Amino acid sequence: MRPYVILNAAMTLDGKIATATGSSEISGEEDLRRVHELRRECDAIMVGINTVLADDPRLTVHRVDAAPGDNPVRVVVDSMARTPPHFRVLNDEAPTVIGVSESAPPERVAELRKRAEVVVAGTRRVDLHLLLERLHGMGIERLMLEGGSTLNYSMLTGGLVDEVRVCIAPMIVGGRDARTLVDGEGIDEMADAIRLELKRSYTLGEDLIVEYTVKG
Ligand SMILES: NC(=O)C1=CN([C@@H]2O[C@H](COP(=O)(O)OP(=O)(O)OC[C@H]3O[C@@H](n4cnc5c(N)ncnc54)[C@H](O)[C@@H]3O)[C@@H](O)[C@H]2O)C=CC1
Ligand SMILES: Nc1nc(O)c(N)c(N[C@@H]2O[C@H](COP(=O)(O)O)[C@@H](O)[C@H]2O)n1
Repeated sequence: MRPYVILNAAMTLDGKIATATGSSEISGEEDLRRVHELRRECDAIMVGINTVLADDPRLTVHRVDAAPGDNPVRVVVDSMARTPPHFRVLNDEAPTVIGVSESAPPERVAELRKRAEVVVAGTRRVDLHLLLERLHGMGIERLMLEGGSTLNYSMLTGGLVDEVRVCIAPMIVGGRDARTLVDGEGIDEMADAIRLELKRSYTLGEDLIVEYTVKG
């Protein structure tokens, strides 16, 4: 058993979720409120380690009203236990789970255990199926996946995403080194593409929100 997973992200019209230098303020104010309402409805928010290192995110509900218990569990996918102990994802605003692999240096794992629950899943890279199973065992039924593009790829190709919600901002930045919504190794044949079904589309300020379910 695993949680129901909603992938949420904001991208420019040309599919970038950050510029090559890591600048990633894309959503308008209304979309940010939608994101935080969605966070409030979920039991956990999951990101990859590169997103933590690039953004030092809080991953809490802080743009809409929230009671203290409304913050979801924060989950970082971090094979080598590289999450810096002073980063905001490890503050006391919400509980945090760090998913590491068996290859993570024990001294870094021990340091993280002082501030977070550490789940060991996988030998070199985090085994996402196993991590999600463990999260479900902790009572997480609805999980919001907030990137980045490498983790999005692994989750989608692993068949671990149920819905995709994307904010398309009226911006274009280009750049072959800029992260897109989904990167990773990529799928070779269009015939093998992950198929989605459009459920809803609407505008929020200048942004276009598109919501899909992933076809099984
Ligand atoms: N506009 C938006 O909505 C968002 C933008 N971003 C941006 O995305 C960028 C970071 O994205 P990425 O570099 O792609 O990194 P990422 O955040 O997807 O982290 C990927 C890393 O996670 C680790 N990992 C461990 N096990 C893994 C597994 N099984 N599958 C995949 N990764 C695994 C690896 O170290 C891997 O390099 C940042 O610039 C950030 O600002 C991130 C989230 C949302
Ligand atoms: N939905 C969305 N729109 C954007 O424009 C973004 N840059 C992001 N980024 C994600 O949100 C995290 C920051 O969260 P906090 O405000 O610090 O709680 C960031 O790390 C990305 O995962 N998302």
